[in-house]
Amino acid sequence: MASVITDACQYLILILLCFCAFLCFIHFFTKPTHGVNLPPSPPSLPIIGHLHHLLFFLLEKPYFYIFDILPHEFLHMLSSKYGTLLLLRASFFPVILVSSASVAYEIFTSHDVNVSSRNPPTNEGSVLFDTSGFVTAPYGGYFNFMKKLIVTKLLGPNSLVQSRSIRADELERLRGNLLDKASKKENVEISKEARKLVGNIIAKMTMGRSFTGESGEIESIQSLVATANASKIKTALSVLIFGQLEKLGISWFKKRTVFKKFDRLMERFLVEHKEKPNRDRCMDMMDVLLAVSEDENAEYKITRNNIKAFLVELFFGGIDTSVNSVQWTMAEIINNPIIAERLREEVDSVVGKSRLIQETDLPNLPYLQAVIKEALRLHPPAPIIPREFNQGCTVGGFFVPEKTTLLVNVYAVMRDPNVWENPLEFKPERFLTSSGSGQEEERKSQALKYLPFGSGRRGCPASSLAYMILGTTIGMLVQCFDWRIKGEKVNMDGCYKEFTQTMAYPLTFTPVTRISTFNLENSLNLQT
Ligand code: HEM
Repeated sequence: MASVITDACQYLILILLCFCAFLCFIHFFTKPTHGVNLPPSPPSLPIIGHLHHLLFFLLEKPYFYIFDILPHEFLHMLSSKYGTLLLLRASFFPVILVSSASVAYEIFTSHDVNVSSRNPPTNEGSVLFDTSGFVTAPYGGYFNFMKKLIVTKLLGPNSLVQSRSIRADELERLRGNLLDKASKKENVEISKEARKLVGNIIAKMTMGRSFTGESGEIESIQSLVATANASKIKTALSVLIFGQLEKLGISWFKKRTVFKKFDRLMERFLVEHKEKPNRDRCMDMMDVLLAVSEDENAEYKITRNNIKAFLVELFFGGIDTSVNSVQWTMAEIINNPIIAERLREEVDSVVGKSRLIQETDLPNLPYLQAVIKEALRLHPPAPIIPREFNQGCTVGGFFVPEKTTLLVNVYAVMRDPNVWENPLEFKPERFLTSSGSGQEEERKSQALKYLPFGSGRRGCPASSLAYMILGTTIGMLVQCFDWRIKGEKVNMDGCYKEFTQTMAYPLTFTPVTRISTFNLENSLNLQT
């Protein structure tokens, strides 16, 4: 209790200091904006501007319980009332909030390079990884080099084919677990099971290690990720306030203990990887990155810290997003029996009952893909995408000053009634593209308003991997099990946790075995 009070006092003093610094900064350094056609702003408070609207991201629980509304829903409401391109002010620092498909389209097509950096919270880059991180790396040298490496090697098509057996093994392990639960009529909290699946997949693809291995070392990455996420209040405050102080030259950040723990753990993995290379398996990402870091002729010299930060960022970026998507998709399927029936018919007719679904089936399962896309549209795990305008530019006829933070509310964009018919309905059919000459046009127009993975140069580099994991996991759950829930319907209330949108009441069901073993007999039955 005492430490909570001390923490609160520290923040209060710092916030007061910030305001003084802001006032000086504004007075002496900012360019006047009189006569410039800035985007509209909702009413604001003196000095703090719209900070209260933005800070409530940090107070997820009180806001959720008191006002029964989530941060992205609140910002959506704000934009419905005042406009889909809004200028907010975190105290004196400008933030552009985008909530419509047309403005998002303009930004990601005409200004993509200009918004391809993320406004790192400190002069030294990310709070956790300083300038070594990839996610907060500014557009340019290191980012461009790594992006090319990701697209061509680390998460490129060949690498995804080579790592197929890793994901197939993990899917089989999950199926085995669920069969066991089904035989004991035990409840399953699907997010917990999915977390093991995704964690293991990423750990094996990145470092050739199992997430839930005997040593439990990889598990400690997850617990560190959780600890780092738990310090999100400090992180977000840092972005909004203290980072700005840093930019004024007032240093506040010290290297976090959690950073040092990550560093020690990853350093050990690197040393072990180098000392005991496993010649039997194909190269994992750590092998590739170590080789690149030792290549004298590489276009960019990546450091050991770059490698450590990048690998940990994959855990950060990949686990919660994928786990929440599995959970939301299953919840929608369970609540929509007609859709569940159609999905099962498709899986049964394409995959049959003689073998488990696999990644190569996915192109032949358009309805399964449509169901997953529709769940991501209505429940994007990352509802707000943060970027920064590097230079001043014009958007929607309004002037946006340089170094303005950009928040794209993809939750609002994907419910924009101007581009989505009946946007609140769960209707996978909207993603079933008709065959014929208009198909390419339709695909393009959809890509512009469908942003669960963001867009442009800075869009999620792992969307293909994510679709593979989601496709086979949901496909397996549909193919092999029925699901018994308590009550008639799954409660679809959401909550905002650790910067991702998740279910307020985790989806729990009792799996009922539909197919326990795959054999020829089943396949013959199917054919007759
Ligand atoms: C359903 C699953 C996923 C969703 C919905 C998702 C969504 C996103 C979004 C919205 C962004 C920001 C994009 C932008 O700024 O335009 C992002 C970035 C990123 N994601 Fe994902 N993601 C998923 C899975 C993954 C996985 C499995 C990994 C890695 C194993 C991953 C790694 C990353 C990385 C490294 C970035 C930063 C990219 C950059 O800054 O250039 N994501 N993701």
